[in-house]
Parts: sequence; C-alpha cells; structure tokens
Amino acid sequence: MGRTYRRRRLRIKAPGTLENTTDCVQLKQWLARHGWKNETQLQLRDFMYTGRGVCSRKSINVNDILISVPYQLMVTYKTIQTDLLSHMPPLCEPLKIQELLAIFLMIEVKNKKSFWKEYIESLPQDLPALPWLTTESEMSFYPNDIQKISKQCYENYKDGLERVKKSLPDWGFDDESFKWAYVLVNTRAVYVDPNELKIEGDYSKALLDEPNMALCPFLDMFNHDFNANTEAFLDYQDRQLVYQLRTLSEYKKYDQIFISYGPHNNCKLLMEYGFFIPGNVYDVVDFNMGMVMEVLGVQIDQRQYKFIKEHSLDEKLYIGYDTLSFNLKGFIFVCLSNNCKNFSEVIFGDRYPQGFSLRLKSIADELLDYKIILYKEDCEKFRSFEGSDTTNNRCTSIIMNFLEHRVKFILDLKKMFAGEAV
Ligand SMILES: C[S@@+](CC[C@H](N)C(=O)[O-])C[C@H]1O[C@@H](n2cnc3c(N)ncnc32)[C@H](O)[C@@H]1O
Repeated sequence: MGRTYRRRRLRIKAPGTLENTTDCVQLKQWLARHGWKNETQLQLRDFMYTGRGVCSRKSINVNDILISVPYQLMVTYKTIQTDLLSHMPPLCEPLKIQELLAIFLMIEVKNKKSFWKEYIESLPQDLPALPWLTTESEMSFYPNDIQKISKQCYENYKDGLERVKKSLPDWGFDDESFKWAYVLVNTRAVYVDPNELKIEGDYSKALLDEPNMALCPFLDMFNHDFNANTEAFLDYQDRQLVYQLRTLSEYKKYDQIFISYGPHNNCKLLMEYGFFIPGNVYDVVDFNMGMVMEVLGVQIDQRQYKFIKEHSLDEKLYIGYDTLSFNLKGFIFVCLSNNCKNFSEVIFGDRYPQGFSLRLKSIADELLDYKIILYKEDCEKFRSFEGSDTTNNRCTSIIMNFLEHRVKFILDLKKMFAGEAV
C-alpha cells in the first residue's frame, strides 16, 4: 500500500473533519469535564451539502443511544431561573421561552467567565439564509405565498423584539444581537416536556408560554433529514440525569448522522431553518379556495359555502406525494355536488361515489398544471430581480433554487398521478 493510497484513504475517511478545530476540541473537553461520555464516538465534520454536522467513528445500529447529554449542560427554563432571572430586575412583562433563551445567549456571549463559554463559542456566527432576514423591499419581489409567510416570520420576530424591549426598558443590547440569538434559538432548541423540568413556583409571571424549549450542546450539531427517526427522553445514567436520543435508523461509520426536526414541508424548512430538501416526502403544493374553484369552473351556493366554512374545508388544501389532502378531496366534492343532501356522510364516512376517484385524478392534474404556470411565472419574475442590484445574495439565491425546485416537484407529482389512482 503506497503513501498516495494511504493519504487518499485518509481523505475519504475524514472528509472535512472539524475535530481539530479549537471550537470542537474545547466543546468536547468542556462536555467531558461535566460528565459527557461520548460513547458513540461522535465527531464533527463539514459535509458537502449540509455544512457542519455529526458522524461517528463507529457504525450506529437501530436502537443505539446516539447521544446522552448531562441534563445540567442543557439550557432550560430552570437555567434561566437560576442564572438569569435571579440576577436581574424583575421583567416588566412576561416573555416567551424563545425570547428568554435568546436573552440568555446574548448575556453569556458577553460574559468572559461564562460557565457556557465553550458552548457559546461552538455556535455559528452567521445565521442561516432565512428568507425573512432580508429587507422589506427585497421581500416585495418574492412570490406572494412566500412573501406572506416571510412577512409573518418577520412580524413574529419584531413582536419578540418589542416585547423584550418593553420588558427590559434598560435594554443594553443592539437589535442585531437579538436577531442572532433569536434565530439561533429557533433553529437549535429541542423540545422538552415542561412537566419533566419540575419547575418550582409559578412561572407565569416570567413566561407567556410553556417552558418547552431548551438548548442542548452538541445535540444541536445534528442536521435534519426527513428519513431520520429518533426518540428523545430523559433518563438516569450513573445516577446522573441525561437527555438521550435513541436512533431508529442505522448509519455506517463516518456517514453523516441525522435527526428529524419534524415532518416539515420544504417551505417550512426554508422559513425556519434556511434550507430545503429535494424529494422531501413531506413536501406539498398548497392551494386556496379561489384557485380550486377557478380550476373546477364552478360557483357555490350558500349551503355549500356554509358547510365548507363550518368544517374548515377551505384550509389545508394541498397535494403531496401521498395524495390530495383530506380537505382538498372534501372541498372538491362539495363544490361539484350541490345536489348532495348529506355532505358529511360522504366526506367523513368516506363514501365517495363510484368514479369520483378517477375524476379526482384528472382534477389533481389540472390543479398541478395551474400551479406550474404560476410557479414558472414566479421563477421568471424572480430571475429578473435576482439579476438586478440585490443586497442579500444568500437569501435570493436560495429562494431562486427553491422556486426552480418547486417546478420540478410539481412535474414529479404529475408523473406520479399519471401512474396511480388517487
Ligand atoms: C440544529 S442546527 C444543525 C447544526 C448546524 N449545521 C451547525 O453547524 O451548527 C440547524 C441548522 O443546520 C442547518 N441544516 C440542518 N439540516 C440541514 C440539511 N439537511 N441541509 C442543509 N442545512 C441543514 C441549517 O442551517 C439549520 O438552520
């Protein structure tokens, strides 16, 4: 075996290793000092499509405990109570758990002697390319649906910022630091069961919502895959309370290990985390009532309208890899069947008439054709904007990729519907 071969092998085995970087070494040493055993020999690497992520030096089997993080190293509401709230003047107004965690991060970033220093230094400086992290004028070039969701995300962030400023009038941080911390918490926090935290006293004076988010060092290095399957739970290991993740998928050594952030469609992933995944099985194409009625070429009477509204059949109208959503199927049936005496019996009893399924298939195809025209127009419009003087290229290029991907996604769905019954 020659030197070149050995070097090539090494490179294949260790693509983009981050193990020797100061941040990684210090984070792992800090975790080990506080009881982390890293029994699965997890390592940090820079992966081609996902950026920094986690792999293991050994193969991981179904049911293996992927990671056990000592509970004392998690930033939960209890940490906020002891490390933050008890050292500052009372909040003038209660805040959301995400906002409190963001304040915690901002304070610890500035604290040179922070217990959390190694963890804080492992956090990315740059934020993911979230479509709403751009200027209002750039957002106005987004397609309507993406613009609407981006504006909503931006409003949520602004509300949080305003609330924090009101709650802490002697606020000493700039808005940009809050934005950084707010986004990091949103993209990295894990869900914790508030009952398991055993919080003493009434937390409603400080909290507007439930204390169900927590930061979990190293566990927040795992990237998302819709296929990944894990179970999270609190347990005792050597009499120490630990937050554990059990994997229900298997991985070869040095392959990237993923977890699932939830059954999110691509639009949600893009808005919340700044990426999307082609072929995501949870992806869907959304419609609204007006679009569907235009494609069907129908008007509805008062009785039909009332039934639709009473049963919220005008919401969650989508087509995905699975098929048409329950509501879209029901909505189409109501629109096309003004003679039907009992909509409920058909829709909720799944007693659709013979032949409806075939009709639905061709309607689905027409709906997808309608949407593909819109998506292609969106692409064209956005392409002309992208070529103009833009200030936020990371956002615009991911949006462009996303728009192009939407067209491909619909073509995939059309192929699927051409072959299958609905
Ligand atoms: C919990 S962090 C995961 C670790 C992160 N990559 C890091 O370097 O710290 C979540 C962020 O990782 C990135 N990410 C997660 N899964 C991804 C994926 N499948 N593809 C691309 N980026 C991903 C996104 O930027 C997301 O906001």
